[in-house]
Amino acid sequence: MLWLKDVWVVDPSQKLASAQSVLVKEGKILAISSSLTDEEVQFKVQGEAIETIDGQGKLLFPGLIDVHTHLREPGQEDKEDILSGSRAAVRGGFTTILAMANTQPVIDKRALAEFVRLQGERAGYAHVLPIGTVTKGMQGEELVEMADMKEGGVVAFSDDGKNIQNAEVMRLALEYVKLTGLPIISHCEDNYLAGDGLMRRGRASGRMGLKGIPASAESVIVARDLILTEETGGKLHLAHISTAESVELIRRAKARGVNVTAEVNPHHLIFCDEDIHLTDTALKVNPPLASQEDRAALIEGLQDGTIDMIATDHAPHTQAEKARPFAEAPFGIASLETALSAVYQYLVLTGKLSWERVIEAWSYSPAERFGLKGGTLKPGTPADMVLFDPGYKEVIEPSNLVSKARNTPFLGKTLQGFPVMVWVEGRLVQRNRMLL
Ligand SMILES: NC(=O)N[C@@H](CC(=O)O)C(=O)O
Ligand SMILES: [Zn+2]
Ligand SMILES: [Zn+2]
Repeated sequence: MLWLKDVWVVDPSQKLASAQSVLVKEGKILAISSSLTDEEVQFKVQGEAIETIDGQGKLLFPGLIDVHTHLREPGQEDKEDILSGSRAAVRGGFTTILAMANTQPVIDKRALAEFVRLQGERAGYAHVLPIGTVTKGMQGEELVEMADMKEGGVVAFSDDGKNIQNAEVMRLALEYVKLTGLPIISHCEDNYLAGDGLMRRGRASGRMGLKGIPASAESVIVARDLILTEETGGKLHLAHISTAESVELIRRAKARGVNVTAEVNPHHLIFCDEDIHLTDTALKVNPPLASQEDRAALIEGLQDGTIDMIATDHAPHTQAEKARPFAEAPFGIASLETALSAVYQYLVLTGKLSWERVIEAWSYSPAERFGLKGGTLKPGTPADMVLFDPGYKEVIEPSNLVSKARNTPFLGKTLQGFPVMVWVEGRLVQRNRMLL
């Protein structure tokens, strides 16, 4: 039995943002109340031993659910594996992560999905839920056995890392996915418009003399996928939205009732193309960091609900790969361990986003859209919870990162505000930044 006293609870699923006491029993939330007395607690526990935690000055919220992480297992375990990635997740405040399918081999069969799920269970940190590919071999041609893969535990389908260029294949995928009730997650990028660009096309790319990727490379595919979703009645989730034009397209589609949700990554909310330097490949990411105007539109879209979720797109790479010249280094930012702190520091503390909206977009909305447990602290639900200390400071350095990856723009910097206790189904898995 666990009793968290006087803690500031942020739980948008219950419209809570206030001081509460929380009781946890046998892995589940037993009670949550602003006026629990010692006597009432004694009565509820009936003689059981109680561990009391003073929550004053800290926040408690549902464990975050990240719908976009690359864990690289099977096949690229030098970048990350399911154990290291799920440990990084709970250090960062995530109790459920969705594992992208662009591994080696790609997750295009039921047995492979089952492997990912089992490895997650064996690791025993965050819940790891597999995403299956949309097409066999991620070749963009032939659809996978969607129903069979759902039996194997996949919670969505995505060829993320690559766009499905053939519109007829995308249309068929949106048609067939209806039989499963699961969403297709689209990585929107027109290969011809993107070409071999290295950063977003604009003033900054011009100044640096780097080949640019125009905003249209994303938005033409966003428009295509919205049209196909409307036509088929399929279920679409748009990954890593990065431009103002995409936000506007989604806003208009939602007004028409199209079955679409969208996510934004913390790096697109915090950085822009002006922050990129040739000597630092940490900010080389796909889709590329956009303009300041785009960033403002993304924040506005997240505030007004056009963008439903925040997701990390944790994309670990080795130091050797990221040490290559800018043109040759792979795209991607590793972010599970820093994302929440960065969002807190750059967006919540500056008044750009409320805590309530951040927690809703990173726990409740993902749970609702992907049909997952969690995202709430309602009595009777599994106690996936985060205790967050807004004053806790940490230097982001290799010695304290548990992810195998170092490709973060925060390396060597100090961030403030971290999860100091994390529970998965009532089991404490992280305490004072140390994994248990
Ligand atoms: N975001 C990235 O820059 N890279 C991702 C692929 C992806 O999310 O499209 C990766 O797998 O490394
Ligand atoms: Zn992608
Ligand atoms: Zn991705």
